[in-house]
Amino acid sequence: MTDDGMLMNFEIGDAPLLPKQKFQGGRWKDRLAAKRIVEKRISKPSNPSTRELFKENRHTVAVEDYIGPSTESRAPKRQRVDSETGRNVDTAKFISGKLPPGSINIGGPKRSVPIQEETRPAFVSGKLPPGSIKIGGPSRSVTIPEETRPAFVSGKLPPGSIKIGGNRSTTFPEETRSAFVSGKLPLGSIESRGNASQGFTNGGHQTESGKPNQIISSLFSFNPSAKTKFEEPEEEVEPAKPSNAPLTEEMETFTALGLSRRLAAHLSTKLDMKAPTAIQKAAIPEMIKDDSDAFIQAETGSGKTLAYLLPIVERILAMSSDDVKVHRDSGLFAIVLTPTRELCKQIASVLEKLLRCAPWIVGTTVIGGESKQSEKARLRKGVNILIATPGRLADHLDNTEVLKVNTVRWLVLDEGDRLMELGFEDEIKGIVEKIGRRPVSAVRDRINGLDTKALPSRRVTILCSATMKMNVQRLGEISLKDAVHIQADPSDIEATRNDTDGVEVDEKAFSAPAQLKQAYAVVPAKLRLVTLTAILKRAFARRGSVMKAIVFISCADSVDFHFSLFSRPWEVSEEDEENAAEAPPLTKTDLTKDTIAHGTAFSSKTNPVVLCKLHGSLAQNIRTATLKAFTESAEPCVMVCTDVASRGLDMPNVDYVIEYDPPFSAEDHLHRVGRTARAGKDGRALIFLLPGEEEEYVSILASGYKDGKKALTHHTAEDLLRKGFGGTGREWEDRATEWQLEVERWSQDSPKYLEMARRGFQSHIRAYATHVANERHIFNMQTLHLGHLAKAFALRDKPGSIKVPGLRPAKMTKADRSVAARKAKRGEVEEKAPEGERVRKQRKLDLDLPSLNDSAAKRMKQKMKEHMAVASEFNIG
Ligand SMILES: Nc1ncnc2c1ncn2[C@@H]1O[C@H](COP(=O)(O)OP(=O)(O)OP(=O)(O)O)[C@@H](O)[C@H]1O
Repeated sequence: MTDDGMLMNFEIGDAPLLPKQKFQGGRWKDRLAAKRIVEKRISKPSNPSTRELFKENRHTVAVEDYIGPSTESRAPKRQRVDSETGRNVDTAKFISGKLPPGSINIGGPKRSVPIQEETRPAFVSGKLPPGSIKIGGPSRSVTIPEETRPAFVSGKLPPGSIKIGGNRSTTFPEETRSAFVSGKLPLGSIESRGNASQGFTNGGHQTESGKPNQIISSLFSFNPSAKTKFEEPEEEVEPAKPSNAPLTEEMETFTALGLSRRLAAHLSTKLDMKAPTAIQKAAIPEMIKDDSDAFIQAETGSGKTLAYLLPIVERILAMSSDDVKVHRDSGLFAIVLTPTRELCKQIASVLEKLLRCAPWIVGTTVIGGESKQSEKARLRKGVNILIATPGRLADHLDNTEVLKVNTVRWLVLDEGDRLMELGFEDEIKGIVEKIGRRPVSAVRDRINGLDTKALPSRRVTILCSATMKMNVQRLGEISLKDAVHIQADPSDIEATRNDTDGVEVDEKAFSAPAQLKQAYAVVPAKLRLVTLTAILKRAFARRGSVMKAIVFISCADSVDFHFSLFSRPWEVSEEDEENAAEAPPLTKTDLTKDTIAHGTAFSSKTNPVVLCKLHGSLAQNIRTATLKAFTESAEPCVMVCTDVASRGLDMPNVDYVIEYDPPFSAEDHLHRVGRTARAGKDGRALIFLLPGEEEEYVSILASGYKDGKKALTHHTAEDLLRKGFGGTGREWEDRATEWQLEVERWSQDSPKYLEMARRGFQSHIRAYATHVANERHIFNMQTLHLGHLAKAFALRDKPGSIKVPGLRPAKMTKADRSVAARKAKRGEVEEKAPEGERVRKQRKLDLDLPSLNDSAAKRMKQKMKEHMAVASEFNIG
């Protein structure tokens, strides 16, 4: 990394510069020697014309050239030597951190300088006024008093100044110091672009006095820029027609697919479903007539749930005759397994609505986190269709005698690939073995007087997902036999899209709904948090433009942090205080008191937005209540969540999905964005990518999109910040900076929030290490700039010094401690206390992911180690 912020340039005007001589190759010692010889020649040029030229340019030479590695005109340094120590006085001060009165550290870990009002235009325009010098990056400058200029040029320091960095020095008024410490600017200074209210930071870094480990880096400096030149769509792309909408009644009806009039009429009158979707059209007849195992695969939001539930209910209904009806004691006929508890409840709710036309058929759930006793009681009463999470079902199969599975004819593995991904393979194997495949003769038996001919002649397994990861193959091996692959007929999709002009329908296996508008934003790490805030501000600025948005975040700790940050108390200005009573009340219950709040960071009292959080570490009843509140909210609402909400959930009116942290695999991306643009509705999705390697992800996005790159929109952080923070000119920069500093102070001022931020940061990095192997070159831990990333967690810590309490060794007992002390006394190496099982479990939960595998953990450790050891922007000086 370059010496961030240590480059200072004089405005050089139009005068010609001396040619720069570069020294490359060979040993560094040789290069240095060669450089010195050239320097000597230049400082005492033998050729008079060169001498003249040098003289001319003496005050206009770029300091970068002047002090940089290929210096042409380095003036002799004044050596101020301490008579006692023999050390250079300024260096000693610099190292000791003891500053003379009236000065302030700059150039080392503690650097700052006040900015005069007249410098502001220079910041904004990038054009420097006469008498100023550029510091840091291309966009930062500071006016140096005329008398300081010779010191810069000659390296001779005026009295009262201190040396910084190399040959650079300046003096600072005393009042700046307090401004620096308090964060409040003295009159006459302006907020620099990098660090509003903290004074200008040389190089974008400064340390708060008295808090030696804190670094306040500037938001808008040293951000890497995108390496790809993204092509913008030349003209407005015509919005694509929906690809997952229901068919029209003229095209198809439920009765034509083989459903009874009772069921079809119920769908039409009570559920407002007049015609099937394309996947329902393909799956229903197949599952009614045929007893093959099947893999149902179709886009998100295309109605897969009903595609398998309808034929099951139809066939169970068909067992009844005029004399005998199926009832809850007739036996368990179908089991549906789902990876998450939320999805389980959702499917149960769809089933419950469906069964209102046949209330004698009973469905129920067994779900991890719920009361086993009440589940047992329901099972005892009898159930025909059971929706379950695998762990809890396996538990009941082992321990609940009343649960009989000999009549089971369907085993549906909804989101089968996710089931495998979450490591449910053993449970599924056990369940499949227990259910067994009934021989045909047994199936032909009559159950409680019912004719079982309507049921499949053997146990059928149905796999269902929008995507098929490699692990589904393994799942197929465990559970499927001669399965058929059921997909929507492309001509049906074409017909729903009503494309008369012969638009080609992509037959690619996995793709996002065609009408979904996808965008990507290349946002440098430091700007991530402010950019997300800007996007949410903008999205909810006009009431009604966005109703519900979901923000996907990689891990539970980070969700907690962002939820707290976005719901800080409203800042009450004088005006607000008057109408504080108008702040709308939130409907919260005991369960949702910590998971629902106002999104104060991106809404106002007059136009409030509700904020919810959801992740796997929350208690099940809290998860359920929060999801219900989000789903049913009539107010604009944002949910920050982990992937626990990415699969299968059908939440009405979600019109915006933001992938703040990129998904762990391309399949996960399709599921996440699939929470919007469902059943033919419109939707928007935006993914955050870091400049650099992550830009490559754009081609993966394009490959999952029907119209390829053409319809993908590219945003820059600047675009989004300008729109979100508003103002005239570059006012958005100041506003964003101010907001960032405010949240940094918020986290610094409270041990609780500081710990939250640190946990979020650390878990985020751990999660980053778990991207699938074939995408790891894109999400590369080695290129992740942890320092910049810390800023997006409102942290001022050096990344290496961030300790996460969750990773601490378990508490030692008194006895442990005395054993350890005895060992230490004997000179034996003290063993680290073992990490508690509880902590480990908690971590697994926190990530909503399986435990980090060895290589992921190794990659993360390596990265942290590097950051603690390698010179980075955090240990300059
Ligand atoms: N025939 C239909 N007519 C109208 N709406 C329908 C029809 N079938 C399903 N829907 C609606 O479509 C939405 C999506 O259905 P569903 O949740 O089954 O999709 P999915 O394909 O399982 O999606 P995912 O892959 O995300 O789980 C639901 O709101 C559902 O009510």
